[in-house]
Amino acid sequence: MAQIQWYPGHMAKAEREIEGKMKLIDIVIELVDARAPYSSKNTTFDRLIKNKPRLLVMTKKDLADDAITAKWSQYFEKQGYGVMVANMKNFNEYKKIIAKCRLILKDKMEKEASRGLKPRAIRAMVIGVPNVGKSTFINSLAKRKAAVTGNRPGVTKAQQIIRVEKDFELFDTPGVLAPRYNDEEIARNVALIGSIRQDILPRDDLFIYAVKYLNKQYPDALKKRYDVSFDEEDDWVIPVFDQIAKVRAIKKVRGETDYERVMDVFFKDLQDGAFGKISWEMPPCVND
Ligand SMILES: Nc1nc2c(ncn2[C@@H]2O[C@H](COP(=O)(O)OP(=O)(O)OP(=O)(O)O)[C@@H](O)[C@H]2O)c(=O)[nH]1
Repeated sequence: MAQIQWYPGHMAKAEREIEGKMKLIDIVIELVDARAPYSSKNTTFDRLIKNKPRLLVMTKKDLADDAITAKWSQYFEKQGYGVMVANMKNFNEYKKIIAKCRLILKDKMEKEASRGLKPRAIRAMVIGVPNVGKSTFINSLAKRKAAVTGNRPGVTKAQQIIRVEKDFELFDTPGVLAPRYNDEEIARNVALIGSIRQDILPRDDLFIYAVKYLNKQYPDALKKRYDVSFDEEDDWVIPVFDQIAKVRAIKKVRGETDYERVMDVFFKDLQDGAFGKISWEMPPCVND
């Protein structure tokens, strides 16, 4: 695969900032995309947060394959994570997330109380790679609770804290982690879920990969949308382009199928969830 040159300086800076903030927070709420939870997880971050308690939230459950999401939950739970599956667009999702954070920190808070420390709010921070729903989550909380408090020790005015509930506070700016792209399959997955720009990869390669994957894992979805199904052994690429162009009435250019337009339509469909609930990767136990 062509070398992908993409690691903006601000990402490295963001990671340093997150590391600096670790001492101010009790729990990290780490968001990953349920459609590709492994690929959308930044593993270098594990080193940054050390042993900080954390809740792993698999977002966009409404777009992912439920059976596979359930397997991923088990997989991460086995690794010792507190895990939740969420649709960040749901109005009340934040309540469940807060309740789970409280549960994870219950022992710690009780221990503090038994040592005679003054009761205090749990302080959390949301982190994750681009496009996993961090802002959606924070904005939904910020809308409910306008009371933002800044000017606290160690907290700059730019980084403010939202008091969500009496005993729960959240940094109003998420920690943005670098998406992974050093492995071909991971890079494709993060492109397909919109965490890196699709044009970082050769677009036709991504298209071919995605169509082939859907044909294998979700043949009904592909058939329903474009009336397409094929045998991988056959010469299928051009006929599939032509078929999508036909079904979606894409105008020909000088008598030829407009391949770029076909890919535009396909990726737009993908982004809009037009194929139904799709997961792009399975946990290891599912492949066995
Ligand atoms: N269907 C669905 N869409 C979601 C969900 N969470 C977020 N989105 C959508 O995904 C897109 C990205 O959400 P953001 O909240 O901006 O993601 P982010 O992690 O803050 O992204 P960056 O700002 O790029 O770091 C938006 O269009 C959201 O509406 C979810 O659980 N389900």
